[in-house]
Amino acid sequence: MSEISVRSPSNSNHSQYSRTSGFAQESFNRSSVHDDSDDENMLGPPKLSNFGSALLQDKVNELNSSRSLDQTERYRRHQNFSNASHGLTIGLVPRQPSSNNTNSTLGVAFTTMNSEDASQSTLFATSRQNQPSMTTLNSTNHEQDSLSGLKEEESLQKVKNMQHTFKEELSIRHSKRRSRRFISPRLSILGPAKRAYSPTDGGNSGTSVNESSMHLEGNTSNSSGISTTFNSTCNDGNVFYDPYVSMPTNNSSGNLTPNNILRSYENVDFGDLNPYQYLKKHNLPTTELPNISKIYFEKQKGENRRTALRKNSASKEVFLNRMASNSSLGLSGLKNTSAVKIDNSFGVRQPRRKPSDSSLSGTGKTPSSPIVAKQHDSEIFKKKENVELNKGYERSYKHNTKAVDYLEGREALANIDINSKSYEPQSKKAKLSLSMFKERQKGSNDISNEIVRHRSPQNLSFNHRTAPSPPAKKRVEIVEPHKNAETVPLKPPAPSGEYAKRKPSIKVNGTEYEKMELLGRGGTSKVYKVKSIANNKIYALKRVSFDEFDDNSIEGFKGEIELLKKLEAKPRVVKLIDHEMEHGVLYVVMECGDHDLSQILAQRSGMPLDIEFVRYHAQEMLKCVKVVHDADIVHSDLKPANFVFVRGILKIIDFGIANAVPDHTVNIYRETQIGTPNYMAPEALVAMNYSQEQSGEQNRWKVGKPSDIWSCGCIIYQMIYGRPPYGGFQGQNRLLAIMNPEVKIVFPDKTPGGDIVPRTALDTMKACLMRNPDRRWTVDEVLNGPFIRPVTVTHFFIRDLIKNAVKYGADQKRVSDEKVEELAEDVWHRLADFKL
Ligand SMILES: Nc1ncnc2c1ncn2[C@@H]1O[C@H](COP(=O)(O)OP(=O)(O)OP(=O)(O)O)[C@@H](O)[C@H]1O
Repeated sequence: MSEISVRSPSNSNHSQYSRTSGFAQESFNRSSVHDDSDDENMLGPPKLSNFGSALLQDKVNELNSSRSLDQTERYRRHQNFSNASHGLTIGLVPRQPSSNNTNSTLGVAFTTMNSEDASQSTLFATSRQNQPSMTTLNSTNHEQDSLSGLKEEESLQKVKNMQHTFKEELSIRHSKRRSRRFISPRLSILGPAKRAYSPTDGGNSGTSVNESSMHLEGNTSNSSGISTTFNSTCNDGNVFYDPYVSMPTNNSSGNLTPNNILRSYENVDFGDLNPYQYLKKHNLPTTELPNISKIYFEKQKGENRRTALRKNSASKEVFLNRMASNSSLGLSGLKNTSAVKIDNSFGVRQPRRKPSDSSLSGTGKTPSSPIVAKQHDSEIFKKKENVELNKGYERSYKHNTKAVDYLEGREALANIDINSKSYEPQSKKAKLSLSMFKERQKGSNDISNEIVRHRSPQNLSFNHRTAPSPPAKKRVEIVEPHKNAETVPLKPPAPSGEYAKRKPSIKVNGTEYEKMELLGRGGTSKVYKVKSIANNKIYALKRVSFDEFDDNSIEGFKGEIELLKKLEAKPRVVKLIDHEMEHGVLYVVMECGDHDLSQILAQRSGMPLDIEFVRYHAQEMLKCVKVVHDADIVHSDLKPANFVFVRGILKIIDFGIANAVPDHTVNIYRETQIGTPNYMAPEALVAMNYSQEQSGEQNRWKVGKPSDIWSCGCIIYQMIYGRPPYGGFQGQNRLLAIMNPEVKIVFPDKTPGGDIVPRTALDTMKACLMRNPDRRWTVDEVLNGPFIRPVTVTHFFIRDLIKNAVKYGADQKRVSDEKVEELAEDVWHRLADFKL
């Protein structure tokens, strides 16, 4: 709005100088007809130019109303004289100087006294103490000044006075400019500030003064005799306004120090007025605006603090109420604080001191005892002055904010009754946190109580809006186990009774089977150990997933079920309990085996040969096969895993690829390659025969009872030598070796471990692993073979045999070889009675 130009006396621009002075003159001339309506229409405080006009207006008013005509004339002459003055000029030059500018413009040229050429000084400012507001001094023409008629001493005194006046004026203008920065934007945009009405404004007088009673009207006069009417606000009365010095003065002291001036305004009630409106309403000069603005913003700051404090107090109360409502969960200790410790800074908790530190009592320091602290604080609180109270609230607010934030932050732990003797944190960190929490909780309760006490009607009355409720927060419930274990268990209810033992179950035809464990997996199935809910018996439940739209699969499973049903009464076949087939899933419930033969063999892997073990398990196996074969069924996939011991009896399972052998046939033919390569008979692997391929038929696989015997021979071989006959071959080579007649199976006399393999065992294996299926022993032959059923002779048998042979030889002169063979055969037959 203005610029400051500094010109040296020698280079001073006279035209500019004159123009500047001319503005001042113009302003001065126009000020007499200044219309107040300009200011009335202003939303904010006057701009710099308006301040200038206001100053001039004040001066004119003053001069018109209370000064003599010659004073005015002298003023004009001073002004005119200043137009021709020289010297260092500090000019507040208007940005757009124009004589037609309707707004009053401050054209001020401050010229200081030049030490060398201090002939003239143009001074334009408000002055005080009977000094003209504008004075031109020219020492060289001192004698010619018709108005002054003053002596030189008086002139010097005047200069001194004016210098003093200028200093104050500059100070006022400075503060005015600062206050304008705050007032202007707010007023122009937001309008007058809205404040909560607080009659006492935080004062400690304890008196609520109504606005109507606060306007004191009076007449006063300053030393110059200027009288004015004013409306002012005070609690004490007797605050006078001296318009000439533009400052209120306290009648009692009369000292016009800045502090006194500001203090005189401290009790001013602005109501809904902003400083400028207040100024206009009470017809105060605009020069008071900085002072009033300063007080206004001080009050606003205090009001904002108190509003924030009230909000905080309200949320604190809500918090305490909430905690009180949780007292059933052990929160009583949070609300009821036995000892209230307050220090002399109104809620600011001092560092803890030892209780024994009694030397602090009565020394103005923080009392250590809570009781002493109460009394101490009460006394101090009564003595506090208004400003100090505001400061105290400010500090209390800050501290209380921290405390409440902390408490709210720890609200999750609120349900832990930390006052309970039984509650003991485990870790050091937890103990430390707990102690800190208790301390802070105690401190915040102190603050809360102090705030409530401060807000009591005896101390202070607030007229404020209801604080909004704090946002609802999630409450985390942590229940002390040993206190509330009966009512609020920490864990979900422990399963009890049958419910506790219940596991996932499967229903087959309405009967519920509870899964216990997984027994094994097959190519397309899983077999579970299950328990019938109905009778608590253990079963094996085989679950097979298949393509329900694949007829072959469906037929295959149906065939398996049929075979199981057919062999249902056979002790060597796993017993079928129930079955259900629907939606691509087949459930087969059967009796449960303990171990399958593969598990048993694996368990004995690497152990020395135990031929009796081999014999026994071979016999068991063959007995199972015999049952199947006797039923004219070819299993086609015999392997150790398909024999399970059920309560000590080896039983055959898995008839998935088994087929009943049609009557009058020896073999069955499959469309696909099936079975386990290690145990598959050559005939099951080799293309049925070349002729059939030639005939254009697809590969078909011939399997029959001898194939099962081959498989049994492989299993016996594995039990003796530790691996199947072609187990030394890997992958496709194994299949090729099996199919290749040139690759002969080796039957060592000893096991890899060096154990002798009985001849009967060797013979039996050879009989089972004949490449030609037609030459293989049947299951009965194997079962009745020397290995499975060896001959056991006694000592008497041998003695009788020897005795009879000697007697026969004594009677015969010559015994032919044929006769010997006949006798041997006879004996051999007799030995049959000695088979195991
Ligand atoms: N009744 C049962 N009792 C105990 N275990 C069983 C029973 N039935 C099957 N098992 C176990 O489950 C495994 C797989 O069973 P099974 O041979 O019937 O499945 P699969 O699908 O026919 O297998 P693959 O198709 O390979 O022949 C067996 O090796 C065995 O260990």
